[in-house]
Amino acid sequence: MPETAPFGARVNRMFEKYGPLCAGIDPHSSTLQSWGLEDDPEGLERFSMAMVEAVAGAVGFVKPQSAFYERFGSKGVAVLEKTVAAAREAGVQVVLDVKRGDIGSTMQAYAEAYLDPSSPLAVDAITVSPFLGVGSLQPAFDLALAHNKGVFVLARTSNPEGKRVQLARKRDGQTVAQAVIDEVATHNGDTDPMGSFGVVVGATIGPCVSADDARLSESTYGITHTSVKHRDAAHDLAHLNGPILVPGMGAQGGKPGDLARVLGPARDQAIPTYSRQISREGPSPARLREAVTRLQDEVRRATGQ
Ligand SMILES: O=c1ccn([C@@H]2O[C@H](COP(=O)(O)O)[C@@H](O)[C@H]2O)c(=O)[nH]1
Repeated sequence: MPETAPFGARVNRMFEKYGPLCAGIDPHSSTLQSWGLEDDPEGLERFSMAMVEAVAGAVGFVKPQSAFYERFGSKGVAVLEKTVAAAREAGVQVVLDVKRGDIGSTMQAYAEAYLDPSSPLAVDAITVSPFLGVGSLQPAFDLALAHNKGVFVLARTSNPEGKRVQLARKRDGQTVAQAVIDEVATHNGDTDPMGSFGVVVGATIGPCVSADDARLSESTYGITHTSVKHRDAAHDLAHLNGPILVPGMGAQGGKPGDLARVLGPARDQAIPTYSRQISREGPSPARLREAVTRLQDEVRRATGQ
C-alpha cells in the first residue's frame, strides 16, 4: 500500500508514539537453536512471526537482517516477505538491512526490489553501501522520494574493521565518513520535521562531533573530547537533518549512554537498534516484551525522545 507521508515524517511520528528503539530481527542459527527451533525455513518463520508479535505495539521500527533469510534461498526470501508484511500490517516501520550498492543502472533494480510499493519485498527503508560512490545510489534516493520511502547510507559502521576505510582522509583532510554524511545531508535540505535520508553510525565508535559540537556537548552534556583518539574520530552530524540508524547496541557493547557520546546533539535523530540482546530473551513472549519495554525506556531517556 502506498505511503502518504514521507519516511522522515513517519520516523518522527514513531519517535513521538513509541520512542526511538528498533528491534532487530536476526535469525542466527544459534538463536533458532536456543529457541528450540530447527534451523530451516519453518524455524525461521516461527522465530520471525514471534518476534513481530512480541514487539508490535511497543516499538516503531523493526530491522530484519536479509542475510539470515537469504541463506535458505527462495524459501527464506518467502519468509522474509511474510515477515515484512506482518510487521507493516502491525503498523511498524520496516528497515530492511540489506546493504545494497552497485553501479547506477543495477542500483535502479535494487531500488525497485525494495522501494517500489508494487514489489513483493517493498519495505519502508533499506540500508545501502556507498563504496561505489554516494552518487551511484541516486536511483534509490529518487525512488525513495517518489514513494515516501527511506534510505540509510553506511557512514561509520560498528565493526572495528570499518575504521580503516571510513576514517581515511581525503586530500582536503575530510574523512570518508564525513564526506558520506555531508553528501546524504544535501538530499535532506531543511525538510521539516526531518528528511527521509539517513546514515548508519555504530554505537561502538568514537565521538561523532565537530569542534563546535564538542564544545556544545561539553557544556550541555558534560562530555569531554580531549584525547587524540577521539579527535581523530570526530565527525559532524549536526546538519544531517535525517534519521541515524545506530547498530552496535547490546551484543556488540554499545550502551544507551554511548548515544550522546557518539552522536552529540544529533542523538535526538537516533534509531538505536538491538538484535541479539532482544532475541536472546525468547522464545517467551512476555520476556521479549519486557526486554523491549525496558530498552525503549532506556534509549528514550538517552536520546531525549
Ligand atoms: O554498522 C553496522 C551496520 C549494520 N549492522 C547490523 O546490525 C545488526 C546488529 O546485530 P546485534 O545482534 O545487535 O549485534 C546485524 O544485523 C548487523 O548486520 C551492524 O551490526 N553494524
